Amino acid sequence: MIPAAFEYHRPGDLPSALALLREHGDDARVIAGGHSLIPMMKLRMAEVPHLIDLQAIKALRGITIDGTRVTLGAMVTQHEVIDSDALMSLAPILGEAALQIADPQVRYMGTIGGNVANGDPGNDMPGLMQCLDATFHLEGPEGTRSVLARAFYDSAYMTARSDDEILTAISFEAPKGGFAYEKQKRKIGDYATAAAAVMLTREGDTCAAASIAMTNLSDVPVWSAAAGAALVGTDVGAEAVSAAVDAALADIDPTEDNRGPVAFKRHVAAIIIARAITRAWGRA
Ligand SMILES: Cc1cc2nc3c(=O)[nH]c(=O)nc-3n(C[C@H](O)[C@H](O)[C@H](O)COP(=O)(O)OP(=O)(O)OC[C@H]3O[C@@H](n4cnc5c(N)ncnc54)[C@H](O)[C@@H]3O)c2cc1C
Repeated sequence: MIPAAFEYHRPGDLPSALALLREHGDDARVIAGGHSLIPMMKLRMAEVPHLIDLQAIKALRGITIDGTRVTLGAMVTQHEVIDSDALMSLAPILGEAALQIADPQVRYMGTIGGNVANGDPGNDMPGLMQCLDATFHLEGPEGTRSVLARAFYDSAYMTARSDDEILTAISFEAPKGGFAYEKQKRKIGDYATAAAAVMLTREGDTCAAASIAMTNLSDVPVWSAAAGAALVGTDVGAEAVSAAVDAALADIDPTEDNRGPVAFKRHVAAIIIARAITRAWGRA
């Protein structure tokens, strides 16, 4: 399939990209790795008369680690995440999740910024960023602002980002304790039928803190405060895991599609959440 004709822009800095967005308004969209947007344009589900390529903007690149604070430029690719020894030792859950995205070809091009800005409930990074309690940094005509990942998603493809803003970076505190990213998919390279990110910290035999988020089980990623609360203060035994799974299932709203009916998705969700909790606890 061939997309509709478009004009290609390649600004060299952020102010120029923002100026182009302002100039062309609804007719313009930024493109990062292109691995979500180009397929949508080819399927004619998105028509973009002015495509603003972010590839030449150096300010959007790079992984910065300042003590325990991690900042990822929006144009950091999934491959760069996996390839960063420093990042993998500080926040290995990122690599565990990124390695389950598509295949190496997609990961060489697909960016962290594009993955979270897209608003596709099937994307893996939004739920993970909610689990990490990450902050998204935006720049637009009114200046810069920050939005918590947990407050960013309104509905499928609708986010707190205005059309004239560019996501510049994502930052988070290096996670502590045990972690797991579990993903069930139909085949290698597929989007999740259901996925869960879990982080747990331990004090002795007791869970001191828990964060649980899910992917593709609602029209937005779901961070379940109740699921985490069901584990805190427990020994993460079978009863606590079951209570956490029940709490997580109460927070999701999957819909039937070619990955299966609602009952199947809830069944899969229960299994992967329990697996992720058990694996994270084993590493805590
Ligand atoms: C075969 C295949 C399988 C895939 N499987 C998975 C999977 O299992 N899990 C998964 O998470 N993803 C999957 N993807 C998607 C892939 O990870 C994408 O690359 C990613 O979701 C989007 O990143 P991108 O850099 O390609 O963004 P683009 O496609 O360039 O952009 C996506 C959207 O985000 C907007 N955007 C991009 N960057 C910014 C920014 N800095 N500021 C504001 N808006 C921005 C664009 O305007 C566009 O609307 C798959 C893709 C393919 C082709």
